[in-house]
Amino acid sequence: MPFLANLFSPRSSLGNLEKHGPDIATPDSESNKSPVPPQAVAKEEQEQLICATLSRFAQVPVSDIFVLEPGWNPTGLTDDQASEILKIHGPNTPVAERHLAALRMFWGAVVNPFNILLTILAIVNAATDQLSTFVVMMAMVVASTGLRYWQELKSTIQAVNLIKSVTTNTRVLRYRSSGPEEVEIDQRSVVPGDIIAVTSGDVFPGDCVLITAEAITITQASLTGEVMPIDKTVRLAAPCPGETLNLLHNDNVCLAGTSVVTGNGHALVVSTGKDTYMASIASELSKRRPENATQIGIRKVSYVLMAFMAIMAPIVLIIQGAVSKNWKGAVMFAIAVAVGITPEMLPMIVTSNLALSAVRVARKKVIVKRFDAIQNLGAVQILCSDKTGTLTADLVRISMSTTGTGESSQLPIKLAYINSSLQTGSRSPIDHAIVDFVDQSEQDIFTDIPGDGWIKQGEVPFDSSRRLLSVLVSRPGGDGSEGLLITKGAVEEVLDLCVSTYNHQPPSSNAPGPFALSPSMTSILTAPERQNILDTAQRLNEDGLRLVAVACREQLIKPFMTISPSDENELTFIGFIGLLDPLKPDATQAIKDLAALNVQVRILTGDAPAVAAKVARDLGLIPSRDQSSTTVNEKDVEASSSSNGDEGLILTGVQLAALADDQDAYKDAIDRCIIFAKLSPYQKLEVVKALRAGHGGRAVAFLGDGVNDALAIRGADVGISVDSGTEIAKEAADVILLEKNLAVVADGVMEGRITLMNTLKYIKMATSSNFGNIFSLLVASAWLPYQPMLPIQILVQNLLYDFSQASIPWDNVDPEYLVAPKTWGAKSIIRFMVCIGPFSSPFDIITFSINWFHYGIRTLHNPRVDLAQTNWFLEGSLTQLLIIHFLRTGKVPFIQSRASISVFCTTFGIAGIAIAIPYIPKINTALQLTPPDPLFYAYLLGMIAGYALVVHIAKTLYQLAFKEWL
Ligand SMILES: Nc1ncnc2c1ncn2[C@@H]1O[C@H](COP(=O)(O)OP(=O)(O)OP(=O)(O)O)[C@@H](O)[C@H]1O
Ligand SMILES: [Mg+2]
Repeated sequence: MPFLANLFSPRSSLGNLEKHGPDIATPDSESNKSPVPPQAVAKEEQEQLICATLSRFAQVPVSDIFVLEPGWNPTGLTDDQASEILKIHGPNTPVAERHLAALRMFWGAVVNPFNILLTILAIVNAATDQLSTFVVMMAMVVASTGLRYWQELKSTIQAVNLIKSVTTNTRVLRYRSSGPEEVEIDQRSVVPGDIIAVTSGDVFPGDCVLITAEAITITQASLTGEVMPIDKTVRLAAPCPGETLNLLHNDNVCLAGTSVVTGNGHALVVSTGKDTYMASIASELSKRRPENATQIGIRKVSYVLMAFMAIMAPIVLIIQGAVSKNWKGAVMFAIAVAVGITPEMLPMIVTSNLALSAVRVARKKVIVKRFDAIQNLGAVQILCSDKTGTLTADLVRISMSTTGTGESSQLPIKLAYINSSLQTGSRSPIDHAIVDFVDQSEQDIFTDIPGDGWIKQGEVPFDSSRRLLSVLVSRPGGDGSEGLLITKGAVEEVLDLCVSTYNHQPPSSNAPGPFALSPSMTSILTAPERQNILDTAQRLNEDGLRLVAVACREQLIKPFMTISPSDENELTFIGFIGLLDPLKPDATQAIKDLAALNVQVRILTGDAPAVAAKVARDLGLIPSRDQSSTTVNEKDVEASSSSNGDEGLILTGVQLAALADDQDAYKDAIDRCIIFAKLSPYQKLEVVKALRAGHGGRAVAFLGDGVNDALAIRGADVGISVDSGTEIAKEAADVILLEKNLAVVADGVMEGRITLMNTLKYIKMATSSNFGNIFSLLVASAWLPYQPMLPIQILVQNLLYDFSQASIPWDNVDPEYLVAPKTWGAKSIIRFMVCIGPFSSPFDIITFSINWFHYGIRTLHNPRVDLAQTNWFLEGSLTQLLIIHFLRTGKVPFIQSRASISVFCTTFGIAGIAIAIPYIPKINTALQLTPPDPLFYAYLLGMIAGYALVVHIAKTLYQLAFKEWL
């Protein structure tokens, strides 16, 4: 049953959107020269082709690169050149971007068991000259295909367009009339030959060769899953004979999709779009993604249904054949039964449901990059968030500049300004705040030190593991050899590198002299002084100030010197800068909303524990000082976090590392703590993984925007980032918030739950009604000498039911189903099917009995067999349709819980159509249905009422026994 396997494949429903096979490389300027026709290029050859293109530029010294291709040069392409190249190569569409595979979707709608069987039946009818039947059957094929296609396409188009609104920007060098200019463009417009400028957090838009590099490390996690950053440099050496290019391990090649962790530089784009390595492994990449809860759920349910079909179809065939002796008819009948059992609308329902909710959350400015992330969002039990910009307003402002003991001094801010304004790594909000503060300050603070004229001689960019940023500068006006190494960063990290401290008020003079680190101005940093500084920092942190410590050292500058983290030593401590980062006004409410949805919030930050604790306290995540002063003192909290004390709510990176050997204490601490502070990027990922693994598996979301959050975003069930976040974080995320507003996360969670509930609703209804039908069919096959319904009638009934189910994505969900996280549970679905499904059978059997006893239809050749079939057709269709209202809620339908207008209209409308069909000329003859006896409607009403009552009682008992319904 290959097409059934395909239908049920958990990825098939989303496959249309997410997967597009490896696009074969199209010829570019280089591959044009290749005689190999692109279509024939096998995967290996394709990789060779990519290597060949890259090695041409990557295996020559950087000075020779631009000789290779006429028109390419180090000052960048002109706009005209770029648009010409863009015409040839096409837009640089990111591999991860969903393509609207309209044709594939159409194919999926056309080729399904329902259509195939119906077409075969139609052809049989045409061959036996029953033209009207042929026309009706083909009309059904067109209608069912049209419905599925239209529904799926419409919802998908909207959702896919939304995703395109999230852009990844790249800084490229373009040669304009005024000379080379750095412009920021959409990654889709980057072309081979472009020179791009990259810095920490940027994603490479194509396969690139580095042409300048300052301490660049990149991560290839998006390609290989390997999280450790690797160093990249420019190539100076000439090509060696026989040298081969290793795509992933080449020093100067940065592949599309990889991103800069630290450092900065320029790179030449060699291949874009379909010609990149990432595109060549696109299908592998999508396979490599582990199945998420939704996909696993669909797969399990599908297997159960396939097993049912595999068992039921032969049984029905044998019984029907043996009783009727008409084996040809029995085969057709068994196939129709199999088709009837197939929930062929499942892919459509899942896709429409997901796409629809993607569109709905987009109204709240939430973009879902991977559709099924929305269901995972509904399942989230823990939301981890970094602090700045998500919980706080990201309006970092300088609040103070002080000495290590907290006395006001302008020296720290002045030195920090030189550091921030000259550093070329990505500008963090901290650097922005420092530069803006000084630039906008009304008085000139640079009296003892010049504000400009410093020349940067070297830089060690910020990284979240070191938490330091250093620049080496030469003094203005000097001969260039007198240098100063200025380091700023997190307090403990800076202090660890300091050996002395600066005397802000030298005893000999009251007026500030030119800044110098002469021995008279510095003194050895003693242990008590160190402690004093840490205490000051703790005090300021507790007031909610983020701190950046500043230190420096005189350094003799030699020609061509470079600096590295090992030069950050023997520093003189200067002081702190205190930054205020107020809470977002809506953050407290958002946390409350999430708590109401039973989603716990944890803070995972690289910042100091005391600042994070202040934020958490203000948000109500941990008890406030007054509440806790008798029991929970901040320091106790911290101290106790590694012990088993109940109040241990904060864990630092160092403590986390120390717990690594004791698995029980580790798990306990992860479970208990609300704040995880001073974490490295890897530790953020580690905490997310540990939280996911806890309690037999929990769904965890991570919300962050920085380079240091990307790993955790990728490692979470749902990675969330913000549009203004770094490109690397956005690239890793499944969900992008267009506005930095935490409240929308709660909306997204709600929407995810609605989506999941509606999908579950469909599955439970479809499976239970099919399960009931199977019983009835078995009874009918064993008892009745004629087919209880013709294959074509089964198919029409099935089609009508499908039409009515198509409105389920739009249905209302009772609020009580939305208060707690919910996941797919195959067990719960099967239990529902087995317990509730069989209740339809007694009413089917009553119908058979009415036909047998009341109408006396007891033989195959009875001229009123069509009446018997019509009666069951009507009873089956109407009960199935109306019972939707009973199954969609655990409460009393129509009174306590109402379906949405669309579900209401479709179910009753289609019930009307079912009643009308036996009266419509031509159609009734084609389907061999006949107008029923008016008295049968009385029976029908009684049966519907009885069925409703039985289902209601069963529902009440079921809920008592299992404490759940949907
Ligand atoms: N540009 C910078 N220069 C110097 N120090 C910095 C810089 N950015 C951050 N720091 C220091 O590193 C510490 C950790 O900051 P970082 O931004 O890496 O953590 P984070 O996890 O992103 O924090 P948050 O949760 O607040 O977003 C800061 O408190 C600060 O002391
Ligand atoms: Mg951050």
